[in-house]
Amino acid sequence: MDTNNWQQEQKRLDWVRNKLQTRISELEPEVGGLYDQAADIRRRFWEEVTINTSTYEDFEESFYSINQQSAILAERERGHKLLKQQWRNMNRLLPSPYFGRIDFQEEGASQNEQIYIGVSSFVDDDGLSFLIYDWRTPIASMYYDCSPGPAAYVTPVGQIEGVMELKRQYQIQNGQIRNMFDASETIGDELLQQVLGKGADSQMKSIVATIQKEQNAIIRNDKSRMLIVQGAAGSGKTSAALQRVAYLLYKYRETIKADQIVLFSPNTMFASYISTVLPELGEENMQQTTFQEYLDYWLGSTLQLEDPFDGIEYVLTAQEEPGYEARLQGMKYKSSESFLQDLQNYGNWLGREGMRFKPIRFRNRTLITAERMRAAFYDYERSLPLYNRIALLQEWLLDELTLLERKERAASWVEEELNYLDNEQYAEAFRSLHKEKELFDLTEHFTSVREKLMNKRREDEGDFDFASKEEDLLRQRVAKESFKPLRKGVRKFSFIDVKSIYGQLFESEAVYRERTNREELPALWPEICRQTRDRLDAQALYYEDATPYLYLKELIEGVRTNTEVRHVFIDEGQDYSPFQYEYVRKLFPRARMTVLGDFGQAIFMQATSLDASNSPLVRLYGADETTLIRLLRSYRSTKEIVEFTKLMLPGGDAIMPFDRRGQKPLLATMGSGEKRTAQVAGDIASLIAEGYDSIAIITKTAAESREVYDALRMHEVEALQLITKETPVFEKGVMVIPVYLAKGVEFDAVLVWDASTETYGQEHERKLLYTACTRAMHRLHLYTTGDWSPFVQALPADLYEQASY
Ligand SMILES: Nc1ncnc2c1ncn2[C@@H]1O[C@H](COP(=O)(O)OP(=O)(O)OP(=O)(O)O)[C@@H](O)[C@H]1O
Repeated sequence: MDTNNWQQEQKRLDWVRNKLQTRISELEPEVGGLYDQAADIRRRFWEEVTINTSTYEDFEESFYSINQQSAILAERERGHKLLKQQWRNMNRLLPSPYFGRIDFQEEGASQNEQIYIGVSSFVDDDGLSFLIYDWRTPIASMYYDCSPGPAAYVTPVGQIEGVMELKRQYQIQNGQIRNMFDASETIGDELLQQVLGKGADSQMKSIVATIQKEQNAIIRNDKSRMLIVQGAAGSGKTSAALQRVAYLLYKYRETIKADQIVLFSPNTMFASYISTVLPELGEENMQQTTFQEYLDYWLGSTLQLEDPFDGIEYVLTAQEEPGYEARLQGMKYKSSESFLQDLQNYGNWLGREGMRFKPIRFRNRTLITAERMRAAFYDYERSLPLYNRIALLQEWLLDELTLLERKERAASWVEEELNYLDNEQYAEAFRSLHKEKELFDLTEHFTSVREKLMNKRREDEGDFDFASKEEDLLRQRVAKESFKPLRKGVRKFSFIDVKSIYGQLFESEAVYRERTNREELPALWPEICRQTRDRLDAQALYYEDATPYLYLKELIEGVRTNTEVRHVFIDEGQDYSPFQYEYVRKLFPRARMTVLGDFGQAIFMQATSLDASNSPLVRLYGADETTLIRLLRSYRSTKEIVEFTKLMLPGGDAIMPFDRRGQKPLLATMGSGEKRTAQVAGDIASLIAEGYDSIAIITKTAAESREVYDALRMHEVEALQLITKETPVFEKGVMVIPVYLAKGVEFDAVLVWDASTETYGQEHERKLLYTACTRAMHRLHLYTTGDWSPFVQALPADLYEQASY
């Protein structure tokens, strides 16, 4: 780039920064002042507004005055929020106001426009000229989508066509242009090279300056109800998801707030890893949760739930335990659509027979038996869905309890309880009786006036009998208090014995077939039934049972819904079962869904393919409402690492590396376990010396992680961390981590502790090894003390270096 151009750009940059600076200083007192004003009004509001109730007019006046004051206050606060937002945006822009520029000659316009693009818009004092355009504006989309030449963008009023005459990128730091490139392709490689060449961080970074065209299509898609993204490891799925949230919050800022967007993430550590991206972009974070959190909320108080990590640990470590094969078959089947269908059929069966209820018991007596409930339930109109009949039953039970409670008032236990009431309870009864007496007296007075007027006498109704009324009232209260938990229980459906209802489906294979009409079942079904029942008997649920259990529960009780949420994002979408998808769809009936995942990293038994032609995900909203986008370019790792890892997957050769060069992966064969520990410790030290400060030693299981951690500590590896499923935040450094927890995150260097055939020999372990290796950005080492995993052996030898010690 010639110096003249550079100087001109720096001059323009200085000019814009000056404007920013001026506006910031102008706003500063206003931002502070408005805050003071609002605080002041709020203070005076309470001091000055006294409610005058002496006459109706006074009362009315006070009421309007309060309303007026609070309207002023709300207006001021709104104003303050808006100004503060502008002020914050400008401060965010100041060090690096923009990262891109396009010159666009619109068809029919007399001159071209220079469009500078940054993280938010900045308008000149005239209120019309955009000195900086927000990256989310329609016109800025050309920066991501088009190359110089004919270009167009879509606005709410239609497509605008023209010619892009220039596309330029900048790296600006503290007001100085550090780098500048004119790009001919989409977003030129130079800037991306620089960004990707940097070290891994403990927090994910925003990618707005270098969003790629195919990623932009994900970010700006707002047509389909369901957007599915199947993307290779490191292709930017999570990044695209987060910029998409920022885009939606901008485009629909009048209607969608951050808390109406929910993102399901794989674990809490991952949630902390991505938590700074939106604030960096000037937006509030969306709601983040894990599916497990949801299950725990609804089932955790009654049953002990296994989490997905314990589930996968079992799969990886329990091969020798009895029943292992059956459990695996069960995991697969219970995550399938067939099982979903079975439960629906079972629901139909329950509509005719087999419902189980829990009797309502009170003080060691049964008040309402399960048989009565069953009879009442099956007496309701048979064509009604289960949950409607349950609602009727619930009403009936509440009415019954009211009658029973009334009867109970005369019982001797109530009298006994009266003796134990404390003074406060008596005083309370006295107070209400007084109120009642006032009302009584008033009614008396009114009636006698009426009598006089109408010249008619009424029969004497006697005096207000304080003593007997007091006892009545207290009895009433005691009975009511004791019935409260019963009513609460009925409202929470605790009269339905869901555990038995789920359990009885697994009584035997014959019973299962009869109740679900299922013909084909896994070979070891009787054993699966036994395992499921044993678990329930121990008041616990396997992970694969939890969602189906909740599904059945809601088939009976009625579906819970959240109608506030407008967008649901599911990251690592391959790890959810069709069951869980069905569940999320029902839970958020007014939301659109974005699912991002990689079937190449499907390491859990409940995996769902995202893009297979028969994927249940496409059926969720139907093909017409679904858009599927595939990402094949991988950005995270060097070309050498991607060439190595992609061939581990069948069909992986379609994955394209980004052209960033580095060392080939290193395969180190070790003579013994001790040698490996020493070598790994030495390699960590060398990597640190080379400047890498995020290094992961990836193991297959949690147990192995602990062993490796202990062994490496003996070698005094610097600041070594052990990552477990409980680790709440992701921190930079050297860590030992099981592969399933490393999903979604990345490291400068990855050392795969044991890439032997014993550890990654089975077909279902292929994706585990792939997931582990694809976490590396710059360096990848694999170690073994035995034979290499067949997935490594199958790779061409020119893709890696070898060493033996
Ligand atoms: N357009 C881009 N510009 C700059 N960096 C990018 C871009 N796209 C992706 N990256 C970087 O590539 C890395 C991988 O991105 P991300 O974690 O979003 O990928 P992913 O598809 O979710 O990966 P995985 O499935 O392996 O967890 C991140 O460091 C991200 O910052």
